[in-house]
Amino acid sequence: MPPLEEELFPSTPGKIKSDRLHFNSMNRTFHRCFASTSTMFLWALFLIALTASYISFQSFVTSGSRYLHHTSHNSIGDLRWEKQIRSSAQIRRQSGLTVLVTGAAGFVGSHVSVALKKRGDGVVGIDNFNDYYDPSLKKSRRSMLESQHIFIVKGDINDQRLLAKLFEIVPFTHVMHLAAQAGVRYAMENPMSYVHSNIAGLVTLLEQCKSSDPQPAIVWASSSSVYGLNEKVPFSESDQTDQPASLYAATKKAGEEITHTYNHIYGLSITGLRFFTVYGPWGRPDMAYFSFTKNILQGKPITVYRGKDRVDLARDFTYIDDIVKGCVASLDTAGKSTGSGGKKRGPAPYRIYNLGNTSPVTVPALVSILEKNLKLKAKKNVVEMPGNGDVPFTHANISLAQRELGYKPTTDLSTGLKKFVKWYLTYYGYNHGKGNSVNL
Ligand SMILES: O=C(O)[C@H]1O[C@H](OP(=O)(O)OP(=O)(O)OC[C@H]2O[C@@H](n3ccc(=O)[nH]c3=O)[C@H](O)[C@@H]2O)[C@H](O)[C@@H](O)[C@@H]1O
Repeated sequence: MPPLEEELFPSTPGKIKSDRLHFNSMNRTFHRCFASTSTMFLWALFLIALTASYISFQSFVTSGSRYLHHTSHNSIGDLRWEKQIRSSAQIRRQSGLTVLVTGAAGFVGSHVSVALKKRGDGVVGIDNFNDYYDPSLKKSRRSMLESQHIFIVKGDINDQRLLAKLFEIVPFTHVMHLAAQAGVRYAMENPMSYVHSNIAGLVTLLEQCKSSDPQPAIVWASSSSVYGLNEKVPFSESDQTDQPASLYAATKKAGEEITHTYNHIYGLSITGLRFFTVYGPWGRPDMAYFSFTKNILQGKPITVYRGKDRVDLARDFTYIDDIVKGCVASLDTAGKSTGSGGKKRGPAPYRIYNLGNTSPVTVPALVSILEKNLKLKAKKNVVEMPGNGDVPFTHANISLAQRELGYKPTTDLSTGLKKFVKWYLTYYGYNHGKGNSVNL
């Protein structure tokens, strides 16, 4: 009789009777792979460990990718990135503020950031560097801020995890919220960009602020455009603002209502600033004074809108330095948010102020000042104001801001535009865009 070993694993398969073939092959497999119960147990353990490590690797990849996007400028989420944030947030004066400035690479955002940093506050910026207008201007502003040791995180305010991470690194006392989709007429071209930044982005930011501990106080940019078709002049904060003329204005008005609910439910300290056509050095290329300057220098025509019955349009143009003072004063007087960890502990301030200049100037007068400063004649193409969201005039009553913030604008349009033109010529030179198409 062959030994058992030989029975089960015959050296010559041909010797095996066919009815035993199946049985024997099963046994062989069984013995090779799971020769004993303990081996089976080890196999099971190995499989479980493999699955677990796969799952955790996957979650590392997903969560890591949220912070570890590598950009040319910084690797979000790494140690160097955190160090830059901490250093930028450092306070260098007694009872200084720690401010998160959203839209820090923007026009108003860059100016406010520098002003805060100069007096010793901690400042961290966030900006998505979108291409609504030439991003190279935003990058230049970033370089300017870097020279003042201000770090700008590249990211969108809709990125909830990024915001959470920033608040985890720095317990911000204040948020200066200036990130927005600006521009009145562009809302007809790209309406969803206004919903994305001015509504969804705002809510994402407020959600983060309400659950932060400590909760920061928030100062944010509303707009004179909320007065819409209001005809009572000058515009006062108590006037009706329920007739917006553009989607842009409607999203800013919605922002005022949305911030009110966060103040009411969660005790967030809120200050909304209605800016009146802010202009100045490092300004926005989409705005009239900026694009007029470019076109006049290039010898290209400019389109000047005119209201009904040939009435000139007018704006309460406000110089950037005056706006910066209003922003800083708003931060200083904001009062604390009362809630913590998403719970309200008492009433918190809810304030709205006009930040204007109180002396409207017509658009043709603006053009004349530019012509004088540029020593060139504009080729004017005067057309009736299209129904694109524009309002015929704006005029701020600033007595509330004067009383409560000590706000007092000191720069008239001539002085301010002179400074703008000087900056423009230094930054772009006289020949900017001549002979090639430059994306303003
Ligand atoms: O104060 C505000 O709330 C708003 O001010 C500006 O909006 P706007 O006053 O329309 O500023 P510009 O786009 O620079 O226009 C100024 C004036 O020039 C006129 N304009 C504009 C462009 C153009 O080609 N021609 C022209 O005559 C406009 O109709 C307006 O009367 C900003 O663009 C908005 O982001 C801001 O919120």
